[in-house]
Amino acid sequence: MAMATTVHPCSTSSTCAAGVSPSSHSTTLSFSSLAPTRRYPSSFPNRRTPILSLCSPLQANAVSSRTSEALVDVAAFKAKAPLETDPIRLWHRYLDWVYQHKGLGLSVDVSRIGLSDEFVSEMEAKFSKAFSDMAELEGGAISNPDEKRMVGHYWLRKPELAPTAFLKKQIEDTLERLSVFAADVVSGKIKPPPCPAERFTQVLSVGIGGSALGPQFVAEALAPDNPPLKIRFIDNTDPAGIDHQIAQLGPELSSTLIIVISKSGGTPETRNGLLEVQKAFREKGLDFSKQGVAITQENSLLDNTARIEGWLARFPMFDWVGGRTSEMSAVGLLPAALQGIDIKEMLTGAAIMDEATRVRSIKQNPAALLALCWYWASDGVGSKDMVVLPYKDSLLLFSRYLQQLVMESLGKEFDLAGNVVNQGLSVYGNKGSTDQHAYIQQLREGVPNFFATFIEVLRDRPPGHDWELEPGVTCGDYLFGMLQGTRSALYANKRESITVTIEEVTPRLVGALIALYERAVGLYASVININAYHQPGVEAGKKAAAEVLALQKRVLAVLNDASCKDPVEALTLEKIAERCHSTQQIEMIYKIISHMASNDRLIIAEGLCGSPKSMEIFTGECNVEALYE
Ligand SMILES: O=P(O)(O)OC[C@H]1O[C@](O)(CO)[C@@H](O)[C@@H]1O
Repeated sequence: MAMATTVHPCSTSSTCAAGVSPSSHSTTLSFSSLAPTRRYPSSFPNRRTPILSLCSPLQANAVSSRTSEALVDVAAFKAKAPLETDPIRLWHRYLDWVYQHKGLGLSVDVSRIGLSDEFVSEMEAKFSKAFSDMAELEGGAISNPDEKRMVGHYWLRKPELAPTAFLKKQIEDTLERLSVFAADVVSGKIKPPPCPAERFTQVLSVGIGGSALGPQFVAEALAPDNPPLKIRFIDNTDPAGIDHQIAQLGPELSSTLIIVISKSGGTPETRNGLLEVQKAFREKGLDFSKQGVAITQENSLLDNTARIEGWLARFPMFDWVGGRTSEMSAVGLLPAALQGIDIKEMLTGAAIMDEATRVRSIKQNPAALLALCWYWASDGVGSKDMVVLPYKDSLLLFSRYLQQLVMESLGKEFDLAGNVVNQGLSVYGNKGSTDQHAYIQQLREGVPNFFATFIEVLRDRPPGHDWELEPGVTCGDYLFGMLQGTRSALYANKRESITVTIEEVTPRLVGALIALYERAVGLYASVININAYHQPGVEAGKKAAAEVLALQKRVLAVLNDASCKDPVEALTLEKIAERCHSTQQIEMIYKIISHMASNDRLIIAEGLCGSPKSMEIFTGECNVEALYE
């Protein structure tokens, strides 16, 4: 079955010495389960070259032609209202600014951000527009203008909001179908092919970015200690990482449900993960199709592969749901349900939060409050980073999840009017109090280039399990003390913070947290006038990577050609670059050769640690077939 498609055409029109045109070497992706053939014998000499340092980081564009007239001058407001320090006035400030959702058991405290009512008034017009934009988006407007797409993740938790009956039914049917499928897998009604296990015991999820981060966060936050199926993730094209996941499954591979998640259905890392897993299945004599599930857009490469190969199940990803907002679609719900997580509760929590964040008043709307704080703290241009510190181990991955949601959505070169704005908001963080013993020193005393977001969880342990490790004090009291202490210590040194408090880590509150930040990002994007729903910047790296692979193929062809001569011709870097008509690419050719030699796929004649200036390279064997490709 040929399921190949050309993804990135080769950018150069030159023809290399081996008579192979670059265009015929353009990178193609295929979800075919046929393993790529190995061109070098395993007896190939084990030569090593030095590990190379990475290129110097790209310099940030220091000067931008930002259209400052659209910005509110936050600095002027900050100058007028220095941070409050009097404890009683701070208490009243807390009472004045805290947002509480009693039904959900969630509050958002922005009292330690220096906002003033005057600033809120100044921002009213921008937020009024943002509320209207959001209403239009929820009504089905094309809110992702350059991709001409609707943005409908809010409909996933309230299908009756979907703009057409067809979409509503699609959402409901998918939810029903995946719930039944998950229940059948958990109960053992749907079984792996005959093997020692009577039912599926593990899930291996293959996906990257938005097709991994939500499921990873939710698994860490909500999976019970002994889930019906345990979950693992392959979220990279790192061969050693993939090997590790497969090795960890060991004999349980035969009772592992493989879920391959990719909205586009053509992401190279995911395709590679799948091919590696399929190879492991073949090696163990297992039938992948009986254990494979695809979550992808209808008719994508992955969807077609799964259909043609007859995989166990396929679930749709909708065109109008972006990867980073897909946790409440099949992407997040199927893995969660298989781990015994109450997905209806996640959806309910998100729906309640959606309701709360539709309110058209900044102070009564927790997502608007967050967006307002982001604007204040980072001067509306991302001048400060957001450090996210959940004080709860199970929320460790929330900061990583938010990193994509916020940075891929807000980090944009152009605004909606086409002005260069280089917008964004950097997010990092792990968890407290662990991070207090890592980088909080700098946050407290070093460069003041951030604001913090504390995530506080009131319930320390399930009821009935607590005990006092010293008179009157529990382990959880320490965690609480660490959070409060850090919040106070930072503020005392003029470091601002937001605190989001939830009663406990439940499916409902995790759903609500996701919805809270999705809406905050959407509102903030409108306020700063950028498209939050596309990611054009990611394409440049993908395209460049494809060009590197295309160049590698040309280099190999040239080297093979030389190695087939009698006597074998070893080539210098300059010769290779010349024969590939890629003299400008000599540095990349050096890196390609060093990488391949480190993996025993080429030989550097002068041996280990070949010097770039004098090294001579050959393949070690002549691949006659390749000469005529
Ligand atoms: O689900 P896909 O199409 O494989 O994409 C994975 C991720 O790659 C990106 O497109 C960025 O490259 C993300 O937006 C997305 O979540």
